Amino acid sequence: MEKMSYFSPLLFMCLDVCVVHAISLAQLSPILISRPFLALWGSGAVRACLLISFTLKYPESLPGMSSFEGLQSLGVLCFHFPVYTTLLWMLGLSAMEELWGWHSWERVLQGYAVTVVAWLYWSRYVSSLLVSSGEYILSLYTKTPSKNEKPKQDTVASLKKLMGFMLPYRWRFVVVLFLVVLSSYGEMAIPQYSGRVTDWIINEEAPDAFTEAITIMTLMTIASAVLEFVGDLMYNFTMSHIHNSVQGVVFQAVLKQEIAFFDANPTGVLVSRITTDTNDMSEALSEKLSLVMWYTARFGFLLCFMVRQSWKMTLLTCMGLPIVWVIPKLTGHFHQTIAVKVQESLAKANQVATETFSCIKTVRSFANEDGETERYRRHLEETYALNKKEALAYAASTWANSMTTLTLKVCILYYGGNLVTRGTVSSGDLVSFVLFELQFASAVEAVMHYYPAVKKAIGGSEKIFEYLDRKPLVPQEGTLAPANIEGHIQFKNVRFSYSGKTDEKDIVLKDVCLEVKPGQVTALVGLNRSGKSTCVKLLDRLYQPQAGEILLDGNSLQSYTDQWLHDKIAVVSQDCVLFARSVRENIKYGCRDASDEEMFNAAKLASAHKFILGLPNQYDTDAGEKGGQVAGGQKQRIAIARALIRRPRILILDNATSDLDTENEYQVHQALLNQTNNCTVLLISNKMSVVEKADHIVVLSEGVVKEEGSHGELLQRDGLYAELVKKHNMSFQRKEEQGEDAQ
Ligand SMILES: Nc1ncnc2c1ncn2[C@@H]1O[C@H](COP(=O)(O)OP(=O)(O)OP(=O)(O)O)[C@@H](O)[C@H]1O
Repeated sequence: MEKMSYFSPLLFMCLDVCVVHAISLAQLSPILISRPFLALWGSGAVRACLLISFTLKYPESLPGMSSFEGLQSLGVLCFHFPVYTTLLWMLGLSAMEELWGWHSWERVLQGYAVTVVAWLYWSRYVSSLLVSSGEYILSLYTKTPSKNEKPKQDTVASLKKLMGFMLPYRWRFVVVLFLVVLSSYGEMAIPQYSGRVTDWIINEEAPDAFTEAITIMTLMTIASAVLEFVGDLMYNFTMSHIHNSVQGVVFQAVLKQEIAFFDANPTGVLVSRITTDTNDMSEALSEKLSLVMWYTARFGFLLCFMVRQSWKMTLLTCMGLPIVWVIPKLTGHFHQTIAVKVQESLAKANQVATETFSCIKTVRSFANEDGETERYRRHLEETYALNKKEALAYAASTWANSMTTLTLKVCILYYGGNLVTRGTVSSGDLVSFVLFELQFASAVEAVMHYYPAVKKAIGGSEKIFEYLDRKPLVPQEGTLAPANIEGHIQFKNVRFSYSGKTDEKDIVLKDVCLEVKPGQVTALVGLNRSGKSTCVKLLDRLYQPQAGEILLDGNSLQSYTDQWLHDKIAVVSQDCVLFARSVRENIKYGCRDASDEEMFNAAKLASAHKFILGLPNQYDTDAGEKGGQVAGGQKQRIAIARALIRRPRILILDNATSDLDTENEYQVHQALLNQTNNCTVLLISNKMSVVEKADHIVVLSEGVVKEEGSHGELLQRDGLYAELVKKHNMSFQRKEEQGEDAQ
């Protein structure tokens, strides 16, 4: 079987040649001699049957031949000549030579060349282009893709979404396409009129013809350049607009996601999706898609003009181009393989050097400097040997590149020269054709080069649209927005885990029941990580409980509108963040219509007004990134002012004054509690001196409500709360003593 696989291509050709010659002899038989077309088509059919049977019988010996491309190539080998000859006959051209000479060695070899070119075209270019455009067309009609097709369908889905963004600008795109077509047509002027000028010079026609040709050529070229400029400008403006709207829409979609989504996706990833990914996509679509458009239009016109000059030379060009591309690619591949080996070898040499220098003490204590030098030199020699091969491969690749291009040009010139000699085409046509051919090769190459990048960019946009498609995992916003609010909060058997898992170890709040009475100050205390801030986050509707419910004035928290709820409930937490804007903008955040008077009042309530007036630009001082320009305590007071400017009815202070010293903290707390008389206050603080003033205290431990009551009641109970108070007093005493010692 091994031997079979080596010899099978040869055997395949021998079989084919024998069949061709057997049929050519049969053509001379009395039955076929008067029916040359029958012999021609019959020969094709017999060749096809025999070769297909051979291919199917030994599929492993001729890899690829039993595939679709392989069988298609057999079809080309067996039937291209009968089709060509029949076409000649139908067009009324002489087909005698072809009918009686189809089996000559020259024709058989030509058949193999045509088959190779057809195979290259199909497998490398046509099929990939057809598959991707076919996918899009198919997707317009098929709604449910099969599971296997998923990755490809995603690209198509992204394309559809992109189209959705482009649709409002469709007329602009129509105009751009029109300009592309016109400008590409204008570019045909130089080769076309160069040919005419050549004819004029050879035939010594009237000088008017020369002037006319030069004038038209110049005008068309200028017009083409102007149209290209306008088209490019219009296209790039439109694409920038689309880019901006995509970015805006994605930003908005991300903002709507639930907080758990932000916990799971690092900020860097989100920002990169909105900025870098959209930039990459729009860059590819602006630059590369535009190039694909221009070159495709040029390709179309060049092909038409070339066919008009000489369809035979066009056919020769089309057959030669894949060979011109494939040979340098093969040699280039060889060069790349060696280049990788050179890199690996260099890396090994570097490793020796690194190892030697880092272990220099060991090398020296064994007196092995010469040994290491020898080892390094050996690696360098290996690299040098590879370098020589690389240089050879590079030279061969460059040589192959220029030689194949040169060969194609020589072939075209030789063939074209023959056609000129025979009088089929004029010298001017040959000149035009050569100029067209030069542009044609680069147009096809450019389309092949940029098209995958465009496809990749469209595929890449999938990541961006993923956020657009994502439905936020938050229940629908409620509709209640009552004019009055009592401020009565109830937690009823609230169960919650951040991960959404129901394992006991993941549960942060375990059937929590608690009540915050209207107009009262309720304190929530407990050890670290007992779930206090989690209760606040649930009240702020940042997360939803998995079981149980939270009621506000007897209605589910979920039934209120977002705007109303966040106007009525103000949360100030320890990790409050200021934005990199002025203090004024920070206090009026989300409340832009508030007057300066209201801002001053809020700032006074938060004991912030005085120090703000002392800042360099007072209320217009920039708070810096994350409020970095103002001190921790000041930051918290600005954050409290930001919460109070809305005149909330429920105030939640989650360690809101923890960055203040004890004296300031007490002042701010007192001011807050005195001034926000009718407010319901939920207070979380580690400072028991603040907590003890609360009307009601709830003690949490590991997500469970352990005790509740007033400060006195809880002290009497001598439970967890009493323990917390003792610990707090002891640490306070220790700090005082340390302070005295330091003095
Ligand atoms: N975003 C989050 N994702 C996952 N787990 C979280 C998240 N936030 C808090 N947790 C966990 O939930 C538990 C309760 O945290 P929480 O912040 O509610 O406690 P706390 O009583 O307010 O603690 P502290 O007094 O230290 O602020 C902790 O184990 C914490 O690690």
